[in-house]
Amino acid sequence: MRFGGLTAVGAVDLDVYPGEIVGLIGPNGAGKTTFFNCLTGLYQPTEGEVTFAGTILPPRPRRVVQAGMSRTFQNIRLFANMTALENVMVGRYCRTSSGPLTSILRGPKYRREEAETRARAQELLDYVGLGGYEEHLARNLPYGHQRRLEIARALATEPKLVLLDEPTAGMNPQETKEATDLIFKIRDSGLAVVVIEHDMRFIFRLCNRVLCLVRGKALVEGTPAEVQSDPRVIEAYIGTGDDEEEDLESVDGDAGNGVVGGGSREPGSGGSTRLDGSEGRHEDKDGDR
Ligand SMILES: Nc1ncnc2c1ncn2[C@@H]1O[C@H](COP(=O)(O)OP(=O)(O)OP(=O)(O)O)[C@@H](O)[C@H]1O
Repeated sequence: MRFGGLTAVGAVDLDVYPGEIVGLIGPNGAGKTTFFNCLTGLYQPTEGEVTFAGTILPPRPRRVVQAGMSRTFQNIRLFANMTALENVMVGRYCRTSSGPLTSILRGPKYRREEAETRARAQELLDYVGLGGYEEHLARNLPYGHQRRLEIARALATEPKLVLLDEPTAGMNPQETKEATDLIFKIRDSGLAVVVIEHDMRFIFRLCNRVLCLVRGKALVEGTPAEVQSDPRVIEAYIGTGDDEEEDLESVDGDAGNGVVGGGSREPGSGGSTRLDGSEGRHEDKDGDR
């Protein structure tokens, strides 16, 4: 995927299997979100194609979702003025067959499908721990709940593969723990999961394998332990400098907040690696640039 002279993502091969969580890491601007945007049809790759489960996918989000890939966004994208239940129901409509005419006429088929959609949406809200919030407007939910609601909506599409873009950004430690438990639960249900995160402690605790991207290329892929101790990964994040030893503690997840990097990022700055997951405020780059 090129933007002018910049190759944001080169050839990246990523294998992920049912019941597995793969982490996608890399410094700011490495191409992680662009990779998700290419996979999910928000960007049309300038070269190459996306193959999923043996099928070439057209760059059409609806077709991608129907093929079994769904995602959440770095910047939460809920329907703010719809209830939690309605937000999840929307995710389910890619699996229903009622067309515009049946919807207007509200015949028996429409009513049956609508009741099933509602029941499944309720199940999913319970599944992600939002039972009791179904009638709350999405915009009134606490931040951590909104992130979980996005996951419920992604699950409503009946995916085989779920892509989570910084699912714990902006969360406090308790919310991060709940998110971790939820992602484990999703994995244990047999889905494949790919997670982008800057919080290294979270990623190394969560993932079976980790792929580190740098400048759009796969730098290292391996188990969390292999990636964590790979000098190329450490260098990609922090470079080599006088303060290297101090920074290495962060890569090991032993220091402070257990994340890699130096300096938090202000919206639109797009520059330094974020220091922790508490910022969670990014320029909107989920395909809207
Ligand atoms: N729509 C776009 N137009 C121009 N350049 C873009 C566009 N989207 C991404 N880029 C550029 O592509 C590169 C990869 O960006 P991307 O957002 O994918 O990185 P990232 O690894 O997700 O970063 P972060 O960790 O900050 O979220 C960056 O240099 C970015 O500025």
